[in-house]
Amino acid sequence: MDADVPALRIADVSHSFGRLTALDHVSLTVGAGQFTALLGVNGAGKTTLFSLVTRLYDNITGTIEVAGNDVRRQPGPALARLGIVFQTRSLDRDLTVRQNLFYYAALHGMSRGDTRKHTAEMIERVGLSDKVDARVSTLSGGQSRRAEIARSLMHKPRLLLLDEATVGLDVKSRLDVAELVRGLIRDEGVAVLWATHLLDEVQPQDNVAILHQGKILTAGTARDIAGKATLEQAFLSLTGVEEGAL
Ligand SMILES: Nc1ncnc2c1ncn2[C@@H]1O[C@H](COP(=O)(O)OP(=O)(O)OP(=O)(O)O)[C@@H](O)[C@H]1O
Repeated sequence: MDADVPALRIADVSHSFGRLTALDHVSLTVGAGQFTALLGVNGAGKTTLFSLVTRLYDNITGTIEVAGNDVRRQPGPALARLGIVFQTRSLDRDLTVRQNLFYYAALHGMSRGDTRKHTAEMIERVGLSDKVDARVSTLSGGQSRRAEIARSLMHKPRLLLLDEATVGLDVKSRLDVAELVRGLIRDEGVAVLWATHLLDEVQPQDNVAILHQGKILTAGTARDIAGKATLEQAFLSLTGVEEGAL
């Protein structure tokens, strides 16, 4: 893919639920092969934004492009380049990891050969080789998240959206998932938009956008946003939220 074409370009996107403005003229770009953390407390609008990118909601105001494809005018190519791990678990718990991946590949119209090859690659990549034929209901929270990440990568997307991917995991599993995702960017060149309210998942060199009450308050590297303070202090001061809300 052309490295100059952003993996995700969101321009002037707004969305309302009745009288509630969930997104207010949001603009955000994730470069090809780049990591961006979308920081926001509960209710900031992160899931709504993801729902618009994935076309769960159709009435888009503004422009959303995935790898140069407008999600409204070219939904097929746009969605083919997009992988997502939703906040709520979405694997079929009664199927094995392999069966979940095969089912997803079938939905994407993948050939049998590609399905087998990509399953083997992704299962190894996420470190679940010994669990590939285990039922999802028998996996730990961290293993199940890693299986979801493997599934989201089956069709080799250029952009991966992760919505609060580590919520509910213990510290070790959180670190494992974060390390896995950073490895994907490094080795596979996939771009990642990582929605989180857990500021310790952000590293100083990461690109960060702070979303609050539907507005992007600031965007830049975590180091620049923090300035002389910590990222947490800068976040609290920009958003005005209480420390305990994080
Ligand atoms: N289907 C809906 N109907 C009405 N209001 C909604 C709906 N979905 C979200 N909202 C509201 O829109 C705002 C943004 O919610 P959203 O779920 O996008 O935030 P979030 O940042 O993802 O938070 P969380 O991490 O808690 O999911 C909130 O005020 C929420 O109550």
